[in-house]
Amino acid sequence: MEGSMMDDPLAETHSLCRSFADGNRTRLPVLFDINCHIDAGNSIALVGVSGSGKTTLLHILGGLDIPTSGTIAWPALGPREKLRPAKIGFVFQRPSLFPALSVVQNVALPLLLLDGSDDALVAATDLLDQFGLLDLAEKLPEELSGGQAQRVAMARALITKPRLVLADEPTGQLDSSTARQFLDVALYLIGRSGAAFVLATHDDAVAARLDIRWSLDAGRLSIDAWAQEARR
Ligand SMILES: Nc1ncnc2c1ncn2[C@@H]1O[C@H](COP(=O)(O)OP(=O)(O)OP(=O)(O)O)[C@@H](O)[C@H]1O
Repeated sequence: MEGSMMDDPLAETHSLCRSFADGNRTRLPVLFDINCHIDAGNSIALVGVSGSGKTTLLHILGGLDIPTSGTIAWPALGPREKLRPAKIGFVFQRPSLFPALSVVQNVALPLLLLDGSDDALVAATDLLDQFGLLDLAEKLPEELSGGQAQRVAMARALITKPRLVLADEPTGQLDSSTARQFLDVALYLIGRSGAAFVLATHDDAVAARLDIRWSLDAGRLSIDAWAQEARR
């Protein structure tokens, strides 16, 4: 790969705003003038109170939603249509597993869709093992607790070895000890692959495990100055 492509940010926004129609022909502004970028290897905690816009920003960073004004681009990853599942892995806040597929089939699916790989089930089994979820492999999603389903969804997001992993409250339904173990594995796997990680969370103990802190306050983003220094 050429040097310039390797140095390009995975994602960057300029003056990005997002508002939603609220039914009375007025628009509800949710994100204001967001200027941020994500480089390879960054680990970013996206924090903010409920309703501050975390999910909305993650969806835009993942190419799942578009800004009302301003821009988002993925200079190192390519066009929006080609981002998932190969380049960006996404862990949704709400349950997103396919109900008719077993856990191991759910985890294997993105790799199967991508290249029809014979090894997809082997790779899925290996990932479940790393997360300590092997005994769930043959279960259906409806048999899982909320926290188990979110950990399975993280395994599924990682199976294509994406260069950017976006996770919306993946520890929201875990007790603190399980959350810590889960993060240990996720950070190890993501770090080993050199991917970048953006994790939305309410939990300060979780946020403290990541290098950079992005705070959303009523739709305005501030980037932690100490973390920016540490990143250089
Ligand atoms: N599709 C939509 N239509 C209208 N309003 C929306 C839509 N999506 C989000 N919003 C509004 O945008 C605001 C931010 O929502 P968002 O889900 O991004 O917040 P959040 O920080 O992720 O919250 P939480 O921590 O509770 O998940 C909220 O006021 C929400 O009601």
